[in-house]
Amino acid sequence: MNIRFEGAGVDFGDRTVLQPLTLSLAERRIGVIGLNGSGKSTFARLINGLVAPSRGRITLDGLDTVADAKTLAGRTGYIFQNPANQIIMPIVAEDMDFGLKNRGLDKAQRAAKIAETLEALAIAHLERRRAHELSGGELQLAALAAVLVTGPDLVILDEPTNQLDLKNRRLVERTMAGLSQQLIVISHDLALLDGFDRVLLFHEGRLAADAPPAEAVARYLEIAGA
Ligand SMILES: Nc1ncnc2c1ncn2[C@@H]1O[C@H](COP(=O)(O)OP(=O)(O)OP(=O)(O)O)[C@@H](O)[C@H]1O
Repeated sequence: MNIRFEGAGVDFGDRTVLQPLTLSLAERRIGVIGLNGSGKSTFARLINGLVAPSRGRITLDGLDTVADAKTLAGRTGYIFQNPANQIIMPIVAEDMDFGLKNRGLDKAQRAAKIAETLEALAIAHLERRRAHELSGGELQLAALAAVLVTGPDLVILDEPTNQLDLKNRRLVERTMAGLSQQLIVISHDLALLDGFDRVLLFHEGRLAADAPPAEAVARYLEIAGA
């Protein structure tokens, strides 16, 4: 999708947490980095309409995230920092089915979509598992499956490897690499963004770099004093 920020900024109360920003994003793999509280999640939430801009606007393929919210519903998916919070039903497949309700599909069509998505993520074995018994990496993939089954064009992942051990981190990294959807990945795990098309660095609510990964990360190290 073509994501466009036109002077879009966010205030919370009398604090500006995101300075007005103008840019276009159409790359398939976009990383977002920066210190805690720098505005990364606020930036990402503007894109899928979870946060409305205090000024300016954001459009996705020309549709306004606020005025055209109904038309845009379902075109973007968001995996939150703690995916356990977004799993609603106890069993993985039931949770995926929940997201497909009210979309005019019958049971067989929903079951086919669920099977196809689990297969694509190579997690068919998780279908009947209880979500609260999954490992951190499996949980991340179950949340991803519940989002992907609804067919979004763009998926935003907020720190997808946070708290994962090496094995689960690799699993999530490999799965992400295989996705055909456009991805925006917020991460403190800088190596995860190797090979990304474009990385945005936020600092104190401003865009401090917009560059290929190595360049953005180098600037981040300077800012962080590392
Ligand atoms: N709903 C809100 N109300 C008030 N302030 C908020 C709200 N959401 C975020 N903020 C503030 O906006 C600033 C930016 O927050 P944001 O979550 O975008 O940062 P972040 O870069 O994603 O941080 P982290 O790496 O810690 O997740 C922070 O100071 C935060 O406290």
